[in-house]
Amino acid sequence: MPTVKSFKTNQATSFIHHVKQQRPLVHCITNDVVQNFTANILLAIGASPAMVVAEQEVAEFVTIADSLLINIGTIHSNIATSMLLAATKAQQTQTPWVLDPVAVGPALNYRTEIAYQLLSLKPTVIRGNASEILTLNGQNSSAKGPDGQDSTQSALNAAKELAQKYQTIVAVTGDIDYVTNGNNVYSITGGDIALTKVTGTGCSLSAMVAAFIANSPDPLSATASACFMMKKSAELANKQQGLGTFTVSLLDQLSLFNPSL
Ligand SMILES: Nc1ncnc2c1ncn2[C@@H]1O[C@H](COP(=O)(O)OP(=O)(O)O)[C@@H](O)[C@H]1O
Ligand SMILES: Cc1ncsc1CCOP(=O)(O)O
Ligand SMILES: [Mg+2]
Repeated sequence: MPTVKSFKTNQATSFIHHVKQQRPLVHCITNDVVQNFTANILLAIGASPAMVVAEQEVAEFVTIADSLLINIGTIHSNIATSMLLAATKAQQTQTPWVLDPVAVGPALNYRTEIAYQLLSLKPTVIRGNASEILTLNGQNSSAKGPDGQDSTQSALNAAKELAQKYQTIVAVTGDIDYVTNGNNVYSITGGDIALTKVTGTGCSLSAMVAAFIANSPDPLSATASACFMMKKSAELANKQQGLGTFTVSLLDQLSLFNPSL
């Protein structure tokens, strides 16, 4: 049984600098709710976002991108075709890519089926909340839409099994984030409950993971570093003035983030 190791600030530092130095081009096929927020979060951490979605151009764009994000939040049949084309190309070109399986679970069978098809195309990382990870591992979950209803502790075994089954990295996020490749497990504590009251924080974290794993020799630590940066930035963000200010302040804190402080 792998032990859980707490992921420390000094482990995240080089990965945070790496994103700023490399300015990775992150190809995003994400949902309609979070397009603008995701692009701004990627810019704030020093990455370069590109929302390229047409089925006629996704495969070609994967060949020039440094990484790919696929998020099924507002999936429909046209965009599903684009997602499958992009992920197929990413597998061929060994472009690292992240799957965010938004809201897979009971009563949402179409997206759950597409998520399984995407899984067979070998994502480098799956980032989801506990309910989504339990569902992908074939277990019961309390999911009702995009917000997770289960604790990450209850999904830790599912995360490890999923990582082993698909030879991937799983980041299951919530009160405590766990990041595992099936052998090693990192935990990241902290953050703030306000992160769950603003739409798109999980989706944007998945985009950050895509930026962090671009050209990275250690995608496990890169993924944990992205989770660390989001939690710590939320701790630093202004929560006194309401959720609007918090959202802007989160962007501020991500853009000003200095892991050495
Ligand atoms: N109860 C909580 N306390 C602190 N941080 C949280 C809590 N729940 C989620 N987060 C943080 O919110 C961000 C989004 O995660 P999550 O809510 O799990 O994603 P999703 O939006 O996909 O459900 C992550 O950085 C996670 O660590
Ligand atoms: C509300 C909503 N509905 C479909 S996708 C989406 C955004 C979910 O964003 P997040 O999972 O990051 O909270
Ligand atoms: Mg959420």
